[in-house]
Amino acid sequence: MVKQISVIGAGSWGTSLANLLAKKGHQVTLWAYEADLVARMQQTHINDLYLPEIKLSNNLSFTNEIGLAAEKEVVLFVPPSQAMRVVLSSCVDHLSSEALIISASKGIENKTLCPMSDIFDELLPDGLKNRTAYLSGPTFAKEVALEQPSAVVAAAHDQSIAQLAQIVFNTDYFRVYTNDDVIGVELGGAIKNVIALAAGVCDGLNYGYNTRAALITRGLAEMKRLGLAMGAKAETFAGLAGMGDLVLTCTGDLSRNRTVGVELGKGRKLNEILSEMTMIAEGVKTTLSTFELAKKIKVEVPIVEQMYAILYEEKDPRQAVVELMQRELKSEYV
Ligand SMILES: NC(=O)C1=CN([C@@H]2O[C@H](COP(=O)(O)OP(=O)(O)OC[C@H]3O[C@@H](n4cnc5c(N)ncnc54)[C@H](OP(=O)(O)O)[C@@H]3O)[C@@H](O)[C@H]2O)C=CC1
Ligand SMILES: O=C(CO)COP(=O)(O)O
Repeated sequence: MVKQISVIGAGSWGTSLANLLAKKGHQVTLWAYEADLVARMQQTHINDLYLPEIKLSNNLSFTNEIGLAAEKEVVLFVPPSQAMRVVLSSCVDHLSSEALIISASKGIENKTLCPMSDIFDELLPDGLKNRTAYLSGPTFAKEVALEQPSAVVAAAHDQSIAQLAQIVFNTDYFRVYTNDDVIGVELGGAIKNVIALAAGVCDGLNYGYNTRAALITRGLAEMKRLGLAMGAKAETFAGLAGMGDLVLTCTGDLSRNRTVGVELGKGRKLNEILSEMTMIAEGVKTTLSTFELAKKIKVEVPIVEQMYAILYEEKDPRQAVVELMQRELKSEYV
């Protein structure tokens, strides 16, 4: 079943997924924000900014005309989450009423505190609201591009849509499970980036494996607590979009979020760290959204709160760890 697919966003993940789909035989167009990147990709079939190690499939074409890209049977959105509203808005009038819409971005919008699914619900016409699926899980773009065996979930309210996404993306090295817990999958993918920053901070402070394991486990407890309050299912946080992605991002050196955390732990300033990066570390802005969301719905998230203070109030990371360790004693499951 060959599909006409466009991928909106030529960062490392959009490029890697576009390449996977093209190698699978689909007719794929990759939209990039920058016109000169499109020109270079057309010439070299290499995304020199975001996935330079990978020669892209000859089946892949490139454009920076977003309207044309949005007219396909399957439209996959992978911009940074803070740009999703603007990017989706410029596509809405061009989407076919029969399209399958997929989001693979991980984040919570600042100010509105919307997960990506709320933005899609708000902006899509009624007929398309139930034709959206959310792809998430433990997947570094480069490893997928190198065909390392990986597994993800495709979450949708309508399971026939999740199954359609499963069929479109699944390959012998990229295993796709369906899932019906959209909000759980979304929050797992977004908040694990905040915990990955914190895991990096602990590594930057030269704490050891005990600290990392404690941080991951208690971070998962915060993700789950917030998720349950938002209507998510508990089991989602034990799955690929929860624990799976959390473990990957808190331990893998390829994580941009973890890397930012390491540098903060070493005592460097956030602005200086971000100014040296071409890629996005979604957790920085998602920390702000998660902090505000938790306050709004009155959920206790001590690691998120300390990460917020490190990022936005220049709190000393070592002091943040001290305060986490000295919190009032309690039962593990309260
Ligand atoms: N990389 C990964 O391993 C994974 C990433 N994700 C998620 O995918 C999403 C995209 O991240 P990723 O591919 O890594 O991005 P990268 O950090 O690799 O690249 C940044 C991307 O953002 C684009 N961009 C920057 N500003 C804007 C804007 N204002 N409007 C539209 N596009 C903009 C850039 O386009 P241009 O160059 O044309 O300016 C570029 O495509 C994130 O939510 C991330 O969490 C999920 C799973 C894995
Ligand atoms: O989401 C990711 C892996 O699943 C990518 O993580 P980073 O954005 O931290 O690199």
